[in-house]
Amino acid sequence: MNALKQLAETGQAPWLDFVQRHLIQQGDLKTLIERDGLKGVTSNPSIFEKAIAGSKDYGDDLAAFLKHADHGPMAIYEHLAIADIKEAADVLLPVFKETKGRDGFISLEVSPYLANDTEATIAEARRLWKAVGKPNLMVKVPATTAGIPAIRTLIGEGLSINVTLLFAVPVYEEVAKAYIAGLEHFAGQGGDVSKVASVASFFVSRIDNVIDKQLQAKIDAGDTALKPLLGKAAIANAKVAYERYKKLFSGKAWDALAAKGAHTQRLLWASTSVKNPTYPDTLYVETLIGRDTVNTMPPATMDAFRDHGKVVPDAVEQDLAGGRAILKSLEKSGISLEKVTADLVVDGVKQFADAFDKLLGAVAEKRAASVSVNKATVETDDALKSAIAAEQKQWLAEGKIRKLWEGDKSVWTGKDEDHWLGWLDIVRHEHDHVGTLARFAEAVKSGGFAHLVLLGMGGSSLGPEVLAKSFGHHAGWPRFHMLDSTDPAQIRTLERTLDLKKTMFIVSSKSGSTLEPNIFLAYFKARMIETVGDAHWAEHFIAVTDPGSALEAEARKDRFAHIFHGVKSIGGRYSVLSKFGLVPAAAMGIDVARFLEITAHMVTGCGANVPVDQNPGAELGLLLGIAAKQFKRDKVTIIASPKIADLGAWLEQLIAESTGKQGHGLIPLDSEPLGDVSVYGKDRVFAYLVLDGNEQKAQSVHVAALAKAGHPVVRIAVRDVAHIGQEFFRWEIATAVAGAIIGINPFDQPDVEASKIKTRALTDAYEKSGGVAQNEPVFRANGVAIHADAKNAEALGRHNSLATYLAKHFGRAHAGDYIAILAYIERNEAHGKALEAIRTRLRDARKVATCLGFGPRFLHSTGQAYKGGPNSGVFLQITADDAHDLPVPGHSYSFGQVKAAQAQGDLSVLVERGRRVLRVHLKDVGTGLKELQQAVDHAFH
Ligand SMILES: O=P(O)(O)OC[C@H]1O[C@](O)(CO)[C@@H](O)[C@@H]1O
Ligand SMILES: O=C[C@H](O)[C@H](O)COP(=O)(O)O
Repeated sequence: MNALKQLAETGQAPWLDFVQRHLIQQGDLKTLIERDGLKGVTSNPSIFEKAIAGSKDYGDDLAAFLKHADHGPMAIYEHLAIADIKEAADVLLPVFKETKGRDGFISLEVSPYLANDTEATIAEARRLWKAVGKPNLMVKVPATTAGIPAIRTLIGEGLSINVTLLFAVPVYEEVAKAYIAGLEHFAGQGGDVSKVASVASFFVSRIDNVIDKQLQAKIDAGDTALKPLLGKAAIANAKVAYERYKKLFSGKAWDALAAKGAHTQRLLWASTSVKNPTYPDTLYVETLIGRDTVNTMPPATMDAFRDHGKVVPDAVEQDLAGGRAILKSLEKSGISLEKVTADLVVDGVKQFADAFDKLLGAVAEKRAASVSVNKATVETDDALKSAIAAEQKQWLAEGKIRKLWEGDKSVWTGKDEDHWLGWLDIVRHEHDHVGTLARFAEAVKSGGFAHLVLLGMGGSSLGPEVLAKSFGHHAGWPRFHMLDSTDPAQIRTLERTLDLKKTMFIVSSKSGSTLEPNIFLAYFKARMIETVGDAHWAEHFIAVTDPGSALEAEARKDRFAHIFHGVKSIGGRYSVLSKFGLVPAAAMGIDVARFLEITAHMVTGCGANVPVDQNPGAELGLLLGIAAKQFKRDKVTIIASPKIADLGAWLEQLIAESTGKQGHGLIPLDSEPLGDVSVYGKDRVFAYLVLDGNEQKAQSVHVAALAKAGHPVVRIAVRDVAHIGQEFFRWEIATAVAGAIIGINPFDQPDVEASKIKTRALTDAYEKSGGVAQNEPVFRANGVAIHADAKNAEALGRHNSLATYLAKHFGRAHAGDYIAILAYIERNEAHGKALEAIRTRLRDARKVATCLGFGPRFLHSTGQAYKGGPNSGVFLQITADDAHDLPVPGHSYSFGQVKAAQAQGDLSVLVERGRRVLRVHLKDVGTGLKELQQAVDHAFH
């Protein structure tokens, strides 16, 4: 009989400290039971990490599991692990039956992430117990401070528990008492205690591993008398534990339970492979043989013991006095067993958590390879790479992605960020309720509408605009238009393209109190009443707004055709995957269900249990945050394939409004023309979004050159337009993560509010007195007037040409700065081209990043960062006389006056914040822009 098999005669049960699918499926486990008398199996996160990440055993099952539905790495791991546990439980069942429930167990550990959370541990243990559903399962719970009360509760419910990460005798006593208390509770509830089993996994080799190092340091320092203590502490500690076991499970209280059929909670020697290769490989088996114990051995230890182990019955009880003397000598030498064992618990949780991270990371990688997600690749220099790696480590160690998903505001500033995380779950939620949108879409289609006009600002309009431009017009569905400007010409241009009888308006405002959509509504309501009459106008209006808003009340009162609700815990720039994006999407004929399904892959990929280095959103966020914070690369330059180019405008708002505050933040740059590599400073990160089938060679060549020149480049391959939802979510997570690194609250917009207040004061003044005083220009010529506040005027000096003013003004932009052109004029192709030419000229001349925003649109987007972000912007505000103004029904002010007030409010706040800003006012926008262009050319020839 081999040594392993002989253990049975000593009263010790050998268990296997290892699980892997082939071991179960190829019959090896069965052989171990039959040939060697194996009585049980243990697993832990490290074991599953080796099995799943380190073998090919699981590939087919994983693929099959993902075939019908996508799952996150935790669900995949559990699916794979639970299948193994169930199968192993079946193989061990005969042992369980034979030993009347004393042996024949397989253990599955609760997530190490929960080790310091009693309630979560209890819930997880219950869940696993149910999911495995086998009588011979033991759920492993760590003997941490939080774990011990969980153990009591779970035993009290009749679950069989393997207590893990036990190192210290006093803690072991607490555990044994928790077991007894749990049994008493269970018996008190009428439970059959004979069905409850438990082992206390007392770790051995890890103790020697630490103590030997401390001893060796002292020996090296000259205390050679300590030499005989090497390799002795763990066994001595275990012997004392065994002595306690015998005492704890005897006496009246225990006898009463035993009379009801209760089993003692056996000590299970764990961590029994030698970590010091100079020790005999069977050391922690031979010395710890004892009645009523278990020894769980990894395969190599088991093979060694089978091969050459010596069976010494009751070895664990031999020379107990010697063991105590060893522990005493250790204390005397200044080594604290109490401290070592306490540290080992913390380290043990960390080791298992690290293994779990690795395991989930490996599973996430395998998952990503088999689902349809946009892939991203990053090129950076080594310094940035290693700074990102260091930050990743920290995020991993602190479980920050899990914390983010749990809504832990300490990830950010601890203010109220937890109130703004509704976007994390919105895709699943909307997908579950997609039927409402499908019915709505049918109603729109059958209504025969030719035009769909969205009235809204910032987050309420930029997302729908991306969807409309990227997906294109769907035949048979209304054509999408968007109004986010108070410029009278812009409103007229839009109105001219509409056939109001066949137009549906979506008034979109979360707050329902934003000035622009309200006055757009007033205007088109009046037009619609003129067109279809008082009784029918509201049939042409839909409202998307947060519950309880003033807009909702108005829409109800007026009986709008549809009213959809947003989610209060989702801010505007994070709202595209809620009704704010989906209602317009459905109305323009996009297959919303499919869009959400595709997007959900990214949500899953960025999930709570996807470690940061496999998590596409977190990875991007770390890059953006670290590049800005540590390397001053805070300009995020967005380059995108033409068909998805509009993503840039949405990204601008997300990034700028979220991060640009308190003097920090990222400055996004959308649609900046490509330039020679030499014009880019070291303050940039480039994000290149390439749509499959729409790749532009010039863009790719350009980006390759930028990467070659050492700029950080993120390339994101968007598989098709339906995959842009994935980018919405990736960037939302990335922005939240970058915000955490930068150290701001990514969910507020304090500086936008500031200019709104100033604007309101001005529009109120218009209402009251019909106008507001204008400052005198510092210069005027050829229909162009320059306005500057005192401080900027003084900084620029007095000059006699527009070109010199511009040269002086933009001459203030240096490396690391950016130039932003803020144009309160109609956003159309001609104006866009003129401004683009000016922007490019300035970029090339000053070699700084450039932005272009049309007002008031950008106020609800990048405006936050311009006013609240780093003071590195040099601004040119452009205003113009309106050739034809438009009245706002119900108000004494006009659209032109609102726009002027918005420009003035914006300017005042920029000035107040000490920004370098100049305003040029054009008498006629067309000729004025030409004049401006010439002046810039002249200034920087
Ligand atoms: O949807 P609302 O409430 O009209 O707001 C529109 C936009 O205005 C802002 O609140 C700030 O200007 C944005 O964050 C938002 O997207
Ligand atoms: O239950 C088993 C334990 O998790 C295992 O024995 C730990 O062993 P190690 O210290 O070799 O990792």
